[in-house]
Amino acid sequence: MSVRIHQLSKDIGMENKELIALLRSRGFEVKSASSTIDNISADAIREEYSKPEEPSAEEAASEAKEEEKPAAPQIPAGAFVKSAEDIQREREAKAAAEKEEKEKAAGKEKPKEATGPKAEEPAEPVKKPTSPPPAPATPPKPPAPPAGGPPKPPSTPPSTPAPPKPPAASAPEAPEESSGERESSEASDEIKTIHVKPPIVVRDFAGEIGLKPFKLISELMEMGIFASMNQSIEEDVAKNLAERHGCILEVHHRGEGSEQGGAKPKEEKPDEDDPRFLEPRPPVVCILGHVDHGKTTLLDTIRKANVTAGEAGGITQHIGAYQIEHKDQKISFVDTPGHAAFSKMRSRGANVTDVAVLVIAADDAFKPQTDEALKFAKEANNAIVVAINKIDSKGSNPDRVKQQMQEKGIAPEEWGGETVTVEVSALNGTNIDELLDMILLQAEVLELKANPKCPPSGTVVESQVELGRGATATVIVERGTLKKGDALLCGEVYCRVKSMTDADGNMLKSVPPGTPARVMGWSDTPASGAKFTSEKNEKAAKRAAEEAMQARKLTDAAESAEKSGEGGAATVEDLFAAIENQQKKSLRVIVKSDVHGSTEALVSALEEIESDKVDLEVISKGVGHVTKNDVTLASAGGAVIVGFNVKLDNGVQSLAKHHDVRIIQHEIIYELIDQVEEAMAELLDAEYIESKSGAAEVRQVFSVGKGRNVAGCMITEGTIKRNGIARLMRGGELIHEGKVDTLKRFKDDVKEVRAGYECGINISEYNDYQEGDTIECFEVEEQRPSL
Ligand SMILES: Nc1nc2c(ncn2[C@@H]2O[C@H](COP(=O)(O)OP(=O)(O)OP(=O)(O)O)[C@@H](O)[C@H]2O)c(=O)[nH]1
Repeated sequence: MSVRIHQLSKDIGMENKELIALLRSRGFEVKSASSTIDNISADAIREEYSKPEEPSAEEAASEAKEEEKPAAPQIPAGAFVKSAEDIQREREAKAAAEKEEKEKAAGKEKPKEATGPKAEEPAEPVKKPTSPPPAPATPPKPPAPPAGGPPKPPSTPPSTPAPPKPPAASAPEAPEESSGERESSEASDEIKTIHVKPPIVVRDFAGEIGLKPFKLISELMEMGIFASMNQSIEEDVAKNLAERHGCILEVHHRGEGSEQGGAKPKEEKPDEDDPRFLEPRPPVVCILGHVDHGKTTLLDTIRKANVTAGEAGGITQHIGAYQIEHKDQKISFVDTPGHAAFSKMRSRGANVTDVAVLVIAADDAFKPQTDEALKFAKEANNAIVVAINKIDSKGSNPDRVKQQMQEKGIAPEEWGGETVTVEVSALNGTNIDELLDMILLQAEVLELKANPKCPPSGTVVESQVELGRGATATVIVERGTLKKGDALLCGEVYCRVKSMTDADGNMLKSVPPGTPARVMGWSDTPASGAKFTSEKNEKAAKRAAEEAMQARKLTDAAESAEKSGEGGAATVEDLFAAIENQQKKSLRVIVKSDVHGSTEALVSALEEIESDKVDLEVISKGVGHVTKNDVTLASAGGAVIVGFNVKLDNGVQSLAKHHDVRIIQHEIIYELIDQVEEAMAELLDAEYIESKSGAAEVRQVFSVGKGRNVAGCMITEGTIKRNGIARLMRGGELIHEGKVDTLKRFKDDVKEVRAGYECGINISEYNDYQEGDTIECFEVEEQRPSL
């Protein structure tokens, strides 16, 4: 999303010319008032230059009686010319000031603040030193200058006019001293003491000192510290920041008794994991193993055995997780879409699973992916149950598997080891009950419990966009009970739970801990493996998601600025500018090919595709046919499948169609790369080239009733076309941009008028034509972008 310059200049009451000069000085490539900048930068500018609500002349005067306001809104010095609005405001303020002078003369003395903030100070400086609070119990240190040295122009110079100090330093209740900056005087009435326990996490700390996280991140950057929302900061840094914002920070270390005034807000909250609140929950189980060893068959067999009679034959859909009942006890299964997603989940710290079933085919024994799966399971601290599968097959040799288990340090119980091992046939359903018994046994040993009454939180297993349902996500609730209407936050995505279903499509009213559900109502697809938490309501969740996005963009920008090795701390301006670069698109791909060597060759060929505009990210690579799992993974990760010399498994085509997953296949590597390049280029927004088609001069203004005017024009150049883009220029300045709404020759509507002819023109959303105005007309041509 982007914002046109003329719209932004309207929003902040700055002339187009001034705004263009300002943006150019900050490195934006803006050509004219119809150029655009991205939304985030626009918001930053709005925030920086937003004016206080304009009071009317009377309001200004009467307000001035009550309190002294800054004399005028800040007008940036230097490059900027005063706008008509500014001049008007100055007049009003002057009138107010004169009135106040009279009052002063009448004996009502008021301490006077320096005439507004310094000229170059931004409307809302990132690190505005607050007035020192009057005589606090432990007086805070004066605001420290940023460690990383002051950034470029808009930083607050240390010479900022001193805030008004009460004449008698120890008189906190000094009467009538409320003049000067109202906010700071309010803040100084009540010094906020913040109590935190380490780690001091940026996001939480920002909330405590009343800042938006991205603002806090900006301040940290100015201090030369790069921290993301979820990272923690050092105590002394936090103290310094707290002081700057008029707060006293008290850090309570673990084990320290908090005496009176201790960490009130946090400590009063009941500990949600207090054993008194915990209740048993079902185990969450994942099934891992080498390709074709029978994971899917096992999951299907378990699930089918549990489909109740009424549902038998119904459509069972893949939702990434489901729950069964075995001997009156519930077991939840997570069907992780391939190992790549599983490792991603782990790398995000999402150890949702309690028990890992390691499937090893009796006729194939340990394979590389079996080892990898074992490593995952161990790292995830899962209890391991080995299912030796395919015992019905001809080449079945369970003892060989057990031998290998012993060699790898997971000797089976019957061989004197500790690893629970069950010989099964997923295909025939042999010993499946025993396997489930063993899973329950492991769960019992683990004593799995959770608090079902606290606000719900959990992990996203997978997500997708479904026709007619929007973004949906399969989640596992870990704590609390998820209900319809709950507001959830998951990174940069939020959700107001519209509805929840189980894997068989049955509506669920509530989802307790250890239970999967497919949740509808997400603003976008949350990432698999991401944690979700609860928020007070949808609004709060939305705001938090937006802040997370802002903060992430800032840290991304900071990181790329650091990477580019410019040295020195980046300024906030540089970062906001760099955010634009962050808008770089990315094509995510899953690579499949016939043999290992060709996979590697293809991956490196793909990685060599050069583009400044689009990145290519290989999220998974493998050998063999394109499987349904690949499609699921591609759908969850928003990726394209690139297959070299491979076929599609049965059902893959239709599943891919259903999930809107693109599969690019070819037997010739260069053809394949060409197609990938095309897919990358398709991600780019179309480029539009503007060309002037004609110009007209306004000779007369006609009223056409109901207060509407039409410009009577002479076409001086080229052709003016109906529906073309029109710019109304006055004295060389752009006054309005719109569409040629009406184009008339005498009384007839016409499509175009050529040079030398007269016509009537109306531009959309404009009415105040003046004789001598020029109307320029443009045509826009769409161009296919190149990489
Ligand atoms: N004989 C026999 N064949 C089995 C058994 N379990 C699975 N298979 C077969 O083994 C093949 C692979 O099974 P899948 O369940 O797709 O294996 P997977 O581990 O999920 O494979 P990927 O999804 O590719 O990782 C299929 O042809 C199954 O029919 C079994 O117990 N006995």
